[in-house]
Amino acid sequence: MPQRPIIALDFPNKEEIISFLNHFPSEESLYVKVGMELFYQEGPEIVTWLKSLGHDVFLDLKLHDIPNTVESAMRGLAKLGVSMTNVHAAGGINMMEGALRGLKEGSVDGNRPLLIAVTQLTSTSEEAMQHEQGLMMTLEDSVIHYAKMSQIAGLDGVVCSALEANTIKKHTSTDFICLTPGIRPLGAAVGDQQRVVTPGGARDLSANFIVVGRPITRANNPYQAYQEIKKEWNGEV
Ligand SMILES: O=c1ccn([C@@H]2O[C@H](COP(=O)(O)O)[C@@H](O)[C@H]2O)c(=O)[nH]1
Repeated sequence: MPQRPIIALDFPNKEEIISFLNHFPSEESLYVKVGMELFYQEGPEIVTWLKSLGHDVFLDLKLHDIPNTVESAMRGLAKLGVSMTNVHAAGGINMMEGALRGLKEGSVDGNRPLLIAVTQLTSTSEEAMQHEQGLMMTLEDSVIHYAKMSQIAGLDGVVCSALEANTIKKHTSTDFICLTPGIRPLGAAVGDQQRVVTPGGARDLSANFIVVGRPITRANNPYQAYQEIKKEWNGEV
């Protein structure tokens, strides 16, 4: 079964999602990502609606707050029945444990979503991390540190650049999920991303999931762009 790239639905409203999805055959089940832009404007109903169309949903809200708040928020979000959701590892081990507890408690039928933690955003360079976060280490060491914390807290994996996936697996375990945004086909505009990798490169570097936004959502032919990325990700070209 070919793996689906996760499409980042970074749009402001449902109308724009409808017109974007019109580019795809209605019977094609997609794996989509709902992030802050869409969720904050359309609310939880947007998730229910996407699921009713047969799509799997990664809810990318990157929670980061005190443990009690995150645990309660996750208890509520679990009821939406998404496939995967996330927190920031910088929130700490107690917060991540709370998030996991909330998800378990809130899940309908005991089927909890996968929980992963953001290590360092793919828009962060090593220089920015050192100057702005005051971390006097390499970016790779920081990512490994956050990945180990996430594993200790019992999470299923992390969000990272594909550039770090192999190293993370060496320091955690081979089945620890590495979900990788910052994916750019050769020649595509990089935009605000810093640590970018091609779909084929992500595969070679052992990423488990790729997340792709603008290279698909802003393409003249989104379905063609999606299919090309999917083929490259599955090693079919
Ligand atoms: O480290 C991270 C974590 C999340 N993202 C999200 O992925 C997509 C990427 O979109 P592109 O248009 O392909 O750049 C976007 O929704 C981000 O919020 C990330 O890029 N990096």
